[in-house]
Formats: sequence, structure tokens, C-alpha cells
Amino acid sequence: MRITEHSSAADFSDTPYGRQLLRGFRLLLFKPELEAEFRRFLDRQARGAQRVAALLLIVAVGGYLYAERVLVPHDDPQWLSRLTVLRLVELSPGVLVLLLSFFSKTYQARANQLFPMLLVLIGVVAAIIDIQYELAAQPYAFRYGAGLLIISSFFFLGMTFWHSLLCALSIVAIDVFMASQILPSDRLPEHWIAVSYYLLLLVIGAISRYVHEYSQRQQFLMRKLLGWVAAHDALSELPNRRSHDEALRQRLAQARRDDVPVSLLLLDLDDFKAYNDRLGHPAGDALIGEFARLLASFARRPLDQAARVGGEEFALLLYDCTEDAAQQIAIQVLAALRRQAIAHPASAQGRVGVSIGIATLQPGQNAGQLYSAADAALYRAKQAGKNRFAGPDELPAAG
Ligand SMILES: Nc1nc2c(ncn2[C@@H]2O[C@H](COP(=O)(O)OP(=O)(O)OP(=O)(O)O)[C@@H](O)[C@H]2O)c(=O)[nH]1
Repeated sequence: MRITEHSSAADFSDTPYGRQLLRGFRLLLFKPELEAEFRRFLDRQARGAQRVAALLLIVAVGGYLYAERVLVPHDDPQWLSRLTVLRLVELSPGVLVLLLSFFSKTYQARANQLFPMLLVLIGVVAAIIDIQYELAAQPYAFRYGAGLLIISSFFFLGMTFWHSLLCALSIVAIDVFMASQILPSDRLPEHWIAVSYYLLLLVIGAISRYVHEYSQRQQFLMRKLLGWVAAHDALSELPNRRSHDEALRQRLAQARRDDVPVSLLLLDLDDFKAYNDRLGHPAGDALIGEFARLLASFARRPLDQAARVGGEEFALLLYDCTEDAAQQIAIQVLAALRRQAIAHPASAQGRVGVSIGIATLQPGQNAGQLYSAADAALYRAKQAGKNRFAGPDELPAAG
């Protein structure tokens, strides 16, 4: 894969992000692993907005409550107490969300599961309040809260389109059910007008949220793809030097915490200049690709990493791996390359070989020092005749 100004999603079909772009996502759903990653991204993006929404709910409902109790005259105290209780129930999820969002890590991780339920709860209470107003035929009425919630379920709250749609439909359905149960039949036509207004808001909200989420998903994939391109080498498709350096630092820190050994193999294809000169640059490129695939098959565990760190130079980072185990892996790499028997017209053994330097993390060593130790071992392997590995102490062994 080469990155050019004419690159398209098809050029990145070797990455999960490119594959998803190519496959499309009209139903606003990615493959499961990517979907989980997207949900986390959505959740992080919406955290601030969720707090603002909770605050808005508290202020708005608190304002209505104040107006209903203090400013607007009502002649039925029982009705007013019922309304006050409903308003307090409507307001409480706002307080809960606000408190949890600041103090609970579990909530922060689960916010997008809790939010739809709270939203439907508030929507149902708002619908009951609407119906109570209709029932009482009050001259002054703070109504249509359910409509506002339907429209807000599609925005700001970090819920996916499908969750929002489900919430909004549930609010409308519960509203219709409750109205049919509570309101006398002569009041129902007036309520159906409110429901038609809710449905209109639902359609407008759903269309806007669909378009918005589609572009959010596109943006997410493009960002991820950009990150992938910055961290990988285009020819071998392995992580590049920058990402190897980052991985090395991370693994060393983790290894110290876990108290496990880490080994680093540096591998350099032998007489590569001569290979290029005799067979041409494209053949050299193909050899880099072939060796990269072979090396990647030795990064078997999740925290291992094979990377291309220079022209014909590679690194194999092995987590929880002692020096002896690293030597065994080096022997296996040499054997695998020997089995492939790639012809090299200018090498002593007539086939492509590789020199390997091994270093294992020592107490007090940092990433740079470990890399230098592996590089020094690689130099010794080259000096001793190539196509072999060398560790820090022992004599280089031929492959
Ligand atoms: N085809 C191709 N060649 C590359 C690439 N990157 C670096 N090279 C070539 O790799 C060669 C490396 O040559 P040297 O550093 O002399 O190493 P060598 O010939 O392998 O010699 P030893 O390491 O001593 O065995 C140079 O000729 C570079 O042009 C690449 O991406 N593709």
C-alpha cells in the first residue's frame, strides 16, 4: 500500500478502518469491535454536553416548579401537590447525572447505557404532566415537555441514533397509552394534536441525528485511519520507528510494574544493497514485504510487536521474554528464513540471510539504552560473518 494524493478507502483495506469505510455504514453500525470503540469515542465527546443537559433540566424544571407554585394561581391544592411531586421526579435524574458524572468512574464508563433509561423516565413524567394539565383544563399551563425531550434525545446526549430513536418512540408510545387510559374521550382529540406535534419532532430529530451521526462515524474512521497511517510503514505495513519507540517505552514501563523480562531483537537483512543492485529496487521492496510478513508471525502475543525501524532494519519486541527464550526465537527466525530459501545472487550462502542482535532489559536501563545494546549485538553479529544472532555476552552463533 502506497499513500498518494489519489489514495482511496480501497488502498487501506488492510486496516479495519479502511475496510469499514469500504463496506459503508448506512445502518449506522460498524463491525462489533469497531462499534465498541466508536461508542467510547461518542461517550467521551458527549460527557460535557451531558452535564450541560442535566443542568438545563434542573434549571428548566426548577423554573417551572417555581412558576407553578408561586406565580400562577391554582385553585386545587391537591392537584398542585401532585404536580409538584411529578416535577421533583422529573428533576431528580438531572441531579443524579450531575453528581455521578463528577464522582463516579463507573457511571462515566456506563453513561451511554444509563442515559436512555433516565431519558425515557423523564419523558414519561413529562407526558404525565401534560396529561394532568389537559385533565385539569388549567388556564395557564407549562406543557409539551415530552416534545422537548423527544427532540433533545437526538442531540447532545451522546446516544446513538438507534438508542435515541428507541427513546423517542418509547416516550410517544407511553404518552399515547397513558392518554388513552387517563383522559376522557372528549379530551382525546386535543391530545392527538399534541401527539402529532411529537411525531413531527421525532421525524425532524431522527433525520438530523442520522445525518449528524453518519458524519461523526465518517470522521471517527478518518481520524483512526490517519493515526494508523502515521504509525505504520507503507511498504511493509508494520508499525514504523516512531510507533516502535512509543511501544518500547510503554512495554518497559509495564514490564517494571509487572516485574517481567523484556527482550528486543534488532534484525538487519544481509547484503541488501547488493540485492537491490543485482535484482532491482522493486525486488528489494518485495523482499522487505516478504520478510516483514515472516517477522510479524513471530510477534505472537498481544504485547509483542514486530516493526520496521529503518530501510532494511527491523525490530521484534518480546514482552515477558527472557534472554534464553529470545535466543530461541532468533534461531527460529533464522530457520524460517532458511526454509524460504530466497535466492540472493551476491551472498555467500546463495540465499537471503539476516543478522540479529539481542538485548534483554537490565535493571536501571531505559528504552534508548536497551535499543543501543541490541544494536551493538547486531553489529557483532555482522562482524562475525552475518546470518546469525548475537546476544550481549556469548559468541555469535551462525544461522
Ligand atoms: N528496495 C529498497 N531498498 C531500500 C529501502 N530502504 C533502504 N534500502 C536500501 O538498503 C540498502 C542498505 O544498504 P547497506 O546499509 O549498505 O546494508 P547492506 O547492503 O545490507 O549491508 P550489510 O548490512 O552489511 O549486510 C541501501 O542500498 C538502501 O538504498 C527500501 O525501502 N526499498
